Amino acid sequence: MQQSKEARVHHVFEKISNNYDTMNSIISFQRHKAWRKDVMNQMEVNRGAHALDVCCGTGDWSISLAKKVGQEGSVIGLDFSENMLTVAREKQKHTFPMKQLSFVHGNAMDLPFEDNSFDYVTIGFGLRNVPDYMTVLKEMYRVVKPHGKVVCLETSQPTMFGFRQAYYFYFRFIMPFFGRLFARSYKEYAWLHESAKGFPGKKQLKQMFEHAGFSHVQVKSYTGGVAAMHMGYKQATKQ
Ligand SMILES: C[S@@+](CC[C@H](N)C(=O)[O-])C[C@H]1O[C@@H](n2cnc3c(N)ncnc32)[C@H](O)[C@@H]1O
Repeated sequence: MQQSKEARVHHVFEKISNNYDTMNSIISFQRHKAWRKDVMNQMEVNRGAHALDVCCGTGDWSISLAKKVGQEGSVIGLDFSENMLTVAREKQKHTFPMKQLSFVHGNAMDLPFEDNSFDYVTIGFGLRNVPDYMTVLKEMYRVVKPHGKVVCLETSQPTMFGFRQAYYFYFRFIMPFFGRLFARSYKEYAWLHESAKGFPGKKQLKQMFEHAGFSHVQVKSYTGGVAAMHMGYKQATKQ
């Protein structure tokens, strides 16, 4: 019997949790750090704000958000992989024991929060892993406050001829090889290729944001379109 996408993704992240951070740097040639830093600058996070980091994984984005909101604010990192959350909690304990940050187990498809709860809702390299992109975008729209921002950083589809072909070759053949070499997880890293290949390009994802209800959707590409940021706002409803 074929495994559901959700079960397969869950298995992948339970298995690779201990190598995830190192592998991220290897397979993206460290570029992901610069992308994450730039996205944080674009977000202009306010002190005292409340943020939710969906599919938080090992918690790097949650920790950056927690530093910005300070002790007057709060950040929740949510993920469905207990092993990824264990790494996140260890990291928090050893490097940033911040009271304003907590990690919770939950599913992005059905967020366990009231409507209009957060000033910022983020999802980093998580959207392409969920069973239904629109359901998750609508869930993020539901829980963000009016005037709040939802931000997605995700792999994208490079368009420049030559670069696009080289990128797909790398993702299909070299990256799983790195996965086997450094993390003994060929199959799990092959999943990254499959999920990235089928993920919408930046124009299509922008339309999906708009369809979920967001306005003023901003898009920014990184490293020739290998990754992209989408940032959408929830307008205040008219009385
Ligand atoms: C590629 S990792 C990204 C982790 C982190 N956000 C980052 O930027 O490095 C994807 C994460 O999404 C989580 N995930 C995938 N599907 C999920 C779902 N339906 N609900 C909650 N978490 C999910 C996985 O467990 C994994 O930790």
